[in-house]
Amino acid sequence: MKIAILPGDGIGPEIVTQAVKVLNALDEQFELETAPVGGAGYEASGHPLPEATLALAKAADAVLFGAVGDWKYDTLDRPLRPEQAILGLRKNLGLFANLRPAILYPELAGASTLKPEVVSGLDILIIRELTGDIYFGQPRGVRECPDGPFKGQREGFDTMRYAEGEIRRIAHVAFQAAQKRDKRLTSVDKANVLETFQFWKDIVTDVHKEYPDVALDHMYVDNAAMQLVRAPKKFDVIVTGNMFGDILSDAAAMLTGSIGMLPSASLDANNKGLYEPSHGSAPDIAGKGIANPLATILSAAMMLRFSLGKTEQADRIENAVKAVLAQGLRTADIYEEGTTKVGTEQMGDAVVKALAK
Ligand SMILES: NC(=O)C1=CN([C@@H]2O[C@H](COP(=O)(O)OP(=O)(O)OC[C@H]3O[C@@H](n4cnc5c(N)ncnc54)[C@H](O)[C@@H]3O)[C@@H](O)[C@H]2O)C=CC1
Ligand SMILES: CC(C)CC(=O)C(=O)O
Ligand SMILES: [Mg+2]
Repeated sequence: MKIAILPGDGIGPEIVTQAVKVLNALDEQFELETAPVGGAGYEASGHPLPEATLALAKAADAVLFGAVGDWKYDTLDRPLRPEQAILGLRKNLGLFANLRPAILYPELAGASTLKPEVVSGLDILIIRELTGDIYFGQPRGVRECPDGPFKGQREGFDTMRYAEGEIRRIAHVAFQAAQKRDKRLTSVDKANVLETFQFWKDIVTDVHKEYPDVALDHMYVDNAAMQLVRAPKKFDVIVTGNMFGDILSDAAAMLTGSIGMLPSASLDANNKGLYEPSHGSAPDIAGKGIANPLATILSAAMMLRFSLGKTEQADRIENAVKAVLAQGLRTADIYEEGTTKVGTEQMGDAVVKALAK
């Protein structure tokens, strides 16, 4: 089985190194091939998603991705910016379904900024549509404002859009995921204001007819943001569009103690996937050896489960993560008094050691 390893920028290489260490400790015959992406791709070949990197990602059975981006590239033309690499991979590989499980490990109840009673026992799944919405809609750009009080000035614009088939396929993924859990699905929209999301709501409601065993409710995104911090355990599965899912999943990350704990799977129609932590390249802490590698290690576990058919190995990794947390080991982002602060590498080593038990 071939796995494309795309570390990227910032903390990407540091955290991916730990996940690779864990994969190598499983005694499986994985063929791992590394390629540059993001700012690293731009430096190596003048493009954030070099052709050879895309070809490797397409040919591999699964992709393990770190993160891309650095402030120093923010003035480049948009097609050359590092973020275009992850957007391009998602689009080119047809990775329309992004699964972001927000689970609070009991040991981290005190690490969340929310009261322990609000978050303890949390286990929710955010399903974010990943290849549509305003992130990909055309046209977009900066033009001369055609009318109104600002006529003649420059204006920035983007296009929010969803085709019926795009909504239907993510709705099916969400209903089927809910069927395997507590059979409750919340579709998050902004139907009170946006045509795109009234359409979204209507299509999700229609798909629901095929899943009578799942309880569906609809919630506006502003309320959903509030409910996520007020009473997050009331959710089971959340399905939403690309932009709302991006924002809500970062908010949900803090329910788990840190964004460094939130893994993700981005899947195509055949469960081929790209696996990455939900966070970015964290340039503010890059190179310091303090980033939390657990979201990336847990993403590798999702890869084994969803794309490589290695459920037992996925369980081993997840149990090893639980074990290191139970041992009291914490990176800085989840550190509390009475626990032991460790760096990125020590955390990776501890997970490898815990695998052996
Ligand atoms: N999929 C991707 O490659 C993504 C890339 N980005 C890019 O990353 C760069 C930084 O973006 P930000 O908005 O700062 O988001 P970010 O997620 O990189 O960082 C936000 C905050 O969380 C902290 N953080 C993130 N991951 C952490 C970890 N594993 N351990 C400990 N702390 C962690 C950072 O230090 C920072 O304070 C930008 O260039 C952005 O475009 C952002 C999100 C996703
Ligand atoms: C480049 C961004 C769309 C990445 C991001 O924020 C995410 O996928 O969560
Ligand atoms: Mg994001």
